[in-house]
Amino acid sequence: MNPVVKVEGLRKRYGDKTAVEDLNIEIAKGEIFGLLGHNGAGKTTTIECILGTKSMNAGTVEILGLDPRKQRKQLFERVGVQFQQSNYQDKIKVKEVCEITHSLYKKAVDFRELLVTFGMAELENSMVSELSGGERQKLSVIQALIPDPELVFLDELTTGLDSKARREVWKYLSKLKEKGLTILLTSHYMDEVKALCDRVCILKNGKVIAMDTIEALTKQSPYEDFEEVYLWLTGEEDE
Ligand SMILES: Nc1ncnc2c1ncn2[C@@H]1O[C@H](COP(=O)(O)OP(=O)(O)OP(=O)(O)O)[C@@H](O)[C@H]1O
Repeated sequence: MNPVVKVEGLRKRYGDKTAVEDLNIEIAKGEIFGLLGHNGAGKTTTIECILGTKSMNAGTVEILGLDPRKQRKQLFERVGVQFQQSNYQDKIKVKEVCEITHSLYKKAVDFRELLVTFGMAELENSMVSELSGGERQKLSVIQALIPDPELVFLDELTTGLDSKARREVWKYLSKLKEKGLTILLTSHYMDEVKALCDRVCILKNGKVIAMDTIEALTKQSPYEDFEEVYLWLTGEEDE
């Protein structure tokens, strides 16, 4: 089967700085793929280049068989995106954000069910400006799922969420994966990565230093805990 995401030879420079170098990724349907790396490793840049919202200096990208730069409209009908720190206008209610997102898509799910699933139902008439950081974060994940996407990009999906909320998000995403949803996520939490990801790609200063299943990466290291495996692979473990 054709990969849902196919990236070949992606390179992105900001002036003299190379943010991503020769990145090759293939993600299969129904796979949860984690893009990992320290702050500034190039994860968000990679997502933005894959989505075509940032231009690349070299490489090709295909998502669901489409060229993100030329077939943007068709692509965004089928893809959900959650970015770090979504900016919302001040005077807007939670349900209005959801209604607007819902109206943008031909095929969209009942956002009230998502609000219930994410424990946000009672906040539907609250102003977004009054939400806590974690509640805003949940709203941005809900927005990414409203289009009933075939593929979803989640950039630091549970940053700011409490333990219970994180587990609820994981459970829900696992359910969607079973129905065939493909997920590309970034995360700094290795327990989350272990709970969700089939495969990961670890970036260091824009270069791939490892790409495999959690199990295979764990086997090749002297550690069992994936947090330690990750630190060992990135050379960030304590001396
Ligand atoms: N618009 C920009 N102009 C110049 N440099 C940039 C720009 N955006 C990102 N960078 C640089 O490119 C590198 C990669 O940044 P990026 O945001 O992709 O990292 P990241 O892995 O997503 O980090 P984090 O985990 O902190 O979100 C960083 O060194 C960053 O400073």
